[in-house]
Amino acid sequence: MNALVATNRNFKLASRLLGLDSKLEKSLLIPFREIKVECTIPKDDGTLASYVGFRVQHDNARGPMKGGIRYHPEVDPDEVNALAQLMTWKTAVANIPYGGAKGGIGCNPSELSLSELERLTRVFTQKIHDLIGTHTDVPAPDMGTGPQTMAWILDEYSKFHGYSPAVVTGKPIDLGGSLGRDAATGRGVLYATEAVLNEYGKSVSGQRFVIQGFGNVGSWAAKLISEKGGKVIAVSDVTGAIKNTNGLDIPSLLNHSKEHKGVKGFRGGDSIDPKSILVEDCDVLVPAALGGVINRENANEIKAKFIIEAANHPTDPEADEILKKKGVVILPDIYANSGGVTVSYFEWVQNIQGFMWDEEKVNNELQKYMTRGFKDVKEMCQTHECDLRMGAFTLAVNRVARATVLRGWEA
Ligand SMILES: NC(=O)C1=CN([C@@H]2O[C@H](COP(=O)(O)OP(=O)(O)OC[C@H]3O[C@@H](n4cnc5c(N)ncnc54)[C@H](O)[C@@H]3O)[C@@H](O)[C@H]2O)C=CC1
Ligand SMILES: O=C(O)CCC(=O)C(=O)O
Repeated sequence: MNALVATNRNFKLASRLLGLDSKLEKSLLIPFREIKVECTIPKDDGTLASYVGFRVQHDNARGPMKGGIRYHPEVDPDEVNALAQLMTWKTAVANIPYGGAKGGIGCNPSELSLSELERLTRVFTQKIHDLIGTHTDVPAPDMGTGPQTMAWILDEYSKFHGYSPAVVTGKPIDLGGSLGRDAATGRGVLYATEAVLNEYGKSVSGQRFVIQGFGNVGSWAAKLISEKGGKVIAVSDVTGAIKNTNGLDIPSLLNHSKEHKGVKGFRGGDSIDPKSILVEDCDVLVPAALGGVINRENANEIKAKFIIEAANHPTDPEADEILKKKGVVILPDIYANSGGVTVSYFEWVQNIQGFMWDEEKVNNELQKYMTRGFKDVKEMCQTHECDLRMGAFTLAVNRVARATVLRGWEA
């Protein structure tokens, strides 16, 4: 199912549970602004290449719009729209003073040199610089981007507006990035997993985990889960998949992946078909790569009892229904992966205050936000007698709806 159709469907289900009127529903759904730009750059060989970039600003009722920028060949306007909307609900679940936005460029970053990536990022920034800003829209990393991408955006933006560290988050520490931001989404996934397992009388220790994606989110989640005694038995990325039923040695896998740019060829496990990763026998499945990977084609085959959505929209609504009938507990993306944007908020606060927190404070605050988020979601589940996804959606939509009405925007 198309990502936007799926996201709109979840929003509408939550809106019905909350009894929102149709005018308010419409004003919450329609994006504030959709930007599409053509980015033409000289390649290293002297030829010209053109890439399409998007930034969708979904909602700013609760504060500046916030969300990552993705570099991936499959970036398309509907998906960016869905991801921007999910950011609005995610920042509301986390109860941080932001709205939602998302951006992306349709390109394959692994096929571009570092200097081509820099030129592309600078051209994209030149085209959108007057529409982003510390108090309007604050980008951050997502798939295929990272601290260096944010450094280029910061530098290019600052040429037009003066030095503005808080215009992006997820920056290198030397340019005002926050300690702990790199690990934050994976750390948030750990705290979220602990919260939901605890609810079922279980703990991370001793559970068997399977993780799809070994980039920023998947690798940090694997490291922190294994440090807590969780047994990570299979991991995949774009290069391949590795399995060891006794538990993979995650520090060695991290070294291998850094050296070989992927998990393929790791000797501490057996190579398996990456397509089978989601249906491997395990207790907890952590999708941490692309959207839409859990769908009606594979939902019936899933053996995990818990799914922790570290990726954005990994499960489509048809799979949701199938998994619900099977009794699988799904911790939804807008809560499970909110650790990243939460520490982005801490970074923005530190930049505005001109005061740097130590890492212990960042991690302690993150844990408080994740624990509070789970409690708030659970309360909505009880009030509306619904699953965790609808608990998170009703919590978020209700908060954004209240801000919208208070600002007099619903008409
Ligand atoms: N970076 C962040 O702070 C946040 C990221 N997310 C979401 O988490 C997910 C992962 O993002 P990052 O780790 O930042 O990206 P990344 O670019 O650092 O890593 C992506 C990983 O997915 C793997 N991958 C790509 N296609 C795959 C496929 N077909 N099968 C298996 N693995 C595949 C890549 O090889 C890589 O290991 C995305 O859905 C993103 O939107 C969500 C919240 C915050
Ligand atoms: O850190 C941020 O501002 C946003 C991260 C992001 O894109 C996401 O949570 O999906």
